[in-house]
Amino acid sequence: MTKTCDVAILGASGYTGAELVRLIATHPGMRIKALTADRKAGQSYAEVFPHLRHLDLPRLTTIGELDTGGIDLAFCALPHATSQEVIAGLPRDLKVVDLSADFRLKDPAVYEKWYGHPHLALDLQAEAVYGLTEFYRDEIKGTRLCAGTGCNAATGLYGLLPLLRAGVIDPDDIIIDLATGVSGAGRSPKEGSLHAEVSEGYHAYNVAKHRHLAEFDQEFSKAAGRKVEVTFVPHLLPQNRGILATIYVRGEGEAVHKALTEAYAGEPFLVVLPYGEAPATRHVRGSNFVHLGVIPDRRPGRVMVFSTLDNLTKGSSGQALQNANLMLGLPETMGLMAAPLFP
Ligand SMILES: NC(=O)C1=CN([C@@H]2O[C@H](COP(=O)(O)OP(=O)(O)OC[C@H]3O[C@@H](n4cnc5c(N)ncnc54)[C@H](OP(=O)(O)O)[C@@H]3O)[C@@H](O)[C@H]2O)C=CC1
Ligand SMILES: CC(=O)N[C@@H](CCC(=O)OP(=O)(O)O)C(=O)O
Repeated sequence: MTKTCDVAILGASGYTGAELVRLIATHPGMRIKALTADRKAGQSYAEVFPHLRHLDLPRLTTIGELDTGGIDLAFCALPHATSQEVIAGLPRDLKVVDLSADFRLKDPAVYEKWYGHPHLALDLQAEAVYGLTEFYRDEIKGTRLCAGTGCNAATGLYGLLPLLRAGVIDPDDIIIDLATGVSGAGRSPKEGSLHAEVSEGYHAYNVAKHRHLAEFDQEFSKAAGRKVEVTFVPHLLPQNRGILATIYVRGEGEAVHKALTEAYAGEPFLVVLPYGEAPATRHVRGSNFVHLGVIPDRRPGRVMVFSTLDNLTKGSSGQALQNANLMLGLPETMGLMAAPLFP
């Protein structure tokens, strides 16, 4: 019989928090015991997310009111900087899956450079395991604190890590051109997320200075065994969910396709399309799947690699649940095998 683990979701009134609630609602091994919010504390969950009104859920409280007694694991879906303060105040024996950027970067100086302030919980930062499940599975099983990846970062990493490990591409000539849906910016009001700022348009943002460059530097350099720096241009796509990265590399198409296929053989959520096919965000929407494609350029020696995932599932909450399953000794895919929502 499956054991039942009690979980809390901190930041449950945000987009990733709601996605965690949606996924855990049908998870056979987890029960939601506490939900927290900031501005929305005190409200019922149905008031904040009417699409989940059929569920019997605890009312949203402040983090100060949270009782961690009996909780097996806490998901922290809070803004970065807030997250490290909150996690530092939680009991040290409580398992935590953090979705923010606070515990992803191993070098405190790199964190300070990209986030503009010193890290406030260096001991926790040192103990955290990077949450790209397929590459850190064994460490995640044994950790108390798992750091969820950036959603853009995960999309690029899935496309490139096996290629750098296998040595089938030139590490000095990588361009990641990526488009992301607006829910990646969260539910908290921001001018840049307004309908009039996003719809009927398409624009690049944070060009050559996006924070996920730090995650790319860390993970690509580790995979290649030497310093790797990539060009990364994110764009805002006028749709709610989904990220698609088109990655330009130098290599031989069939060798690149073989390296991806071999690396992800047996992986439940990573799907490598037949050689010559490109994936689409609409084919992974609402699911924990990643679709990857490889197409050779007409100019010999150049290849395009495509990677797509849903930022709210495999890019954050689905990944968090997959990692929580591992940390709690539950089957890794539990609660995550639902098919994508199409059309
Ligand atoms: N959206 C995405 O696709 C992804 C997000 N992430 C990361 O996950 C985390 C959550 O993201 P997302 O759900 O999009 O964000 P949202 O802005 O949608 O939600 C933020 C949540 O944090 C709460 N909160 C904000 N400030 C405080 C505070 N000072 N004290 C306590 N609670 C607070 C909010 O409460 P209230 O609503 O009541 O104000 C809300 O519940 C972020 O770190 C984000 O960078 C990572 C990968 C992908
Ligand atoms: C559309 C949009 O704004 N997306 C966010 C990515 C969300 C994410 O992964 O954020 P964290 O690294 O903060 O956790 C961005 O590009 O900054």
